[in-house]
Amino acid sequence: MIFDTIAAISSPLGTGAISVIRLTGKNVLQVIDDLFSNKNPEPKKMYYGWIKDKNEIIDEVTWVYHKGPKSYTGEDMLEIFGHGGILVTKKILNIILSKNIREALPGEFSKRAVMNKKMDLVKAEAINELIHANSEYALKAAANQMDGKLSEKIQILKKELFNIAARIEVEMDYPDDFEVDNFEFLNSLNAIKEELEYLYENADNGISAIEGIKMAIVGKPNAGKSTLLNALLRKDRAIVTDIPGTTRDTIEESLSIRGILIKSIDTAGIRKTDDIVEKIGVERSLKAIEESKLILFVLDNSTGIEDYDKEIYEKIKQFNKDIIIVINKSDIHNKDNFDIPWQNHDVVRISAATGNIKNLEDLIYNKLKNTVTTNEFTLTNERQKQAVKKAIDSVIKAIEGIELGLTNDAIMFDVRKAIEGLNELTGEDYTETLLDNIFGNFCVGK
Ligand SMILES: Nc1nc2c(c(=O)[nH]1)N(C=O)[C@@H](CNc1ccc(C(=O)N[C@@H](CCC(=O)O)C(=O)O)cc1)CN2
Ligand SMILES: Nc1nc2c(ncn2[C@@H]2O[C@H](COP(=O)(O)OP(=O)(O)OP(=O)(O)O)[C@@H](O)[C@H]2O)c(=O)[nH]1
Ligand SMILES: [Mg+2]
Repeated sequence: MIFDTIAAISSPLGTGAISVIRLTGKNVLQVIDDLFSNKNPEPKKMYYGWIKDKNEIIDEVTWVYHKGPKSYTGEDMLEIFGHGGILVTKKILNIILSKNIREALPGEFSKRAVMNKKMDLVKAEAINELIHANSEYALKAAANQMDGKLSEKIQILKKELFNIAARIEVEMDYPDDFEVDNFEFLNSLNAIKEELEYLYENADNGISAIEGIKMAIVGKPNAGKSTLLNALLRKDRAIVTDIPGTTRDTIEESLSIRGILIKSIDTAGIRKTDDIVEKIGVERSLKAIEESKLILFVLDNSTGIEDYDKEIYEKIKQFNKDIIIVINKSDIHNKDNFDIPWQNHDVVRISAATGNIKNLEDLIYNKLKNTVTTNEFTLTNERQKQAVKKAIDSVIKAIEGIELGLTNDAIMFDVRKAIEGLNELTGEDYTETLLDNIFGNFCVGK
């Protein structure tokens, strides 16, 4: 497929050493001739030149021509490397756009790469995840997927499904000459089902690595929740005072504990209150608990366990989440005995105010590391997970159909549906809406 010519700035719009402007589409050679008076550039060779607007000098640049289909998008491409100033880079782009060339939509280069079959959707999503990764585990998950092993595996599974479909079809077309015993397919279908189930079950790890894990910091007013958030972030993010009820709204911040992305939510201290604002805050705290995977239940070493703490525990217990009991202010001596009345939770002593939280960070890391560990076969988003689910459901139906002795028609239908699910996963069966949804989240120029 050859498309109209589009252009965009591919480097971030800021002041830097060098900027990149990319073009792709059918008029690339024309633009190269216009800009650099070169009618016959050698592909993949870096040239040196000047960008001029009529006779006015705009920038001194280097440029590379990629001849389709041997390019990122699979079409002719031009890359111009200019000086990395915002204004000069925009000027170069505007000169190009004045030649009847359209500005690219977000992700449109990668969308073309998928439409031209240079890469599948899984890889395109992996590239985007790589760009946006802000933790070591996210980076690893994205890089693993980008390398294409998952895509290869999907192609193999699809081929097996195609083989089954083909053999059933032959029997349907020539019932007298071929006799296929559908039971023969059960082994392959079960093997395919197991492989897909492995992908499905591991998907949550990939999604957690990329999206992060939500962790709520809860407890009574003044326990030191905001101080703990600040200590985890190593910056003064939340307001801390000795007035109970300081935090009124939930505060969500991303942090990384040894490479694991954690979305940490500081909440309003939970207590009965008549203050309307604080009441809403307490409701939001409960909502934060509901959304989180891990709860840090903060106690105050200087007060010991009070009725408030017991009431809060009863509330959070109902959510059935993983709870870490955090005894804060361990730098202040507590006269009373600190007996934790609740069983089966990890307990750590910290001092948020002095930044003594290493044992808590270690515990969080050890608890979560198995939920973010990925390999080259880990799915990394909900879309991929649902496509695999669709394929699994259809494979199961096909298996059941064979066991029940259903007609070839019925079994064929389910095998085809399974292939469809896998095609959705890799983007071979795309709709414009699906691609626009996905690539709309990409950067301009990607
Ligand atoms: N200058 C530049 N750097 C870049 C990119 C780019 O588009 N331009 N990329 C953009 O994301 C990434 C690299 N991805 C790329 C993927 C494919 C091809 C490419 O030209 N492929 C051809 C030829 C391969 C070859 O020569 O062996 C092909 O696949 O046929 C280039 C870059 C990161 N660095
Ligand atoms: N000594 C000591 N004081 C602490 C520690 N952590 C917090 N504090 C103090 O406890 C008070 C309350 O701290 P915050 O972090 O605002 O408590 P909070 O749980 O967020 O309180 P609310 O937002 O009102 O629910 C402040 O005066 C902090 O300086 C600690 O580890 N040791
Ligand atoms: Mg607070």
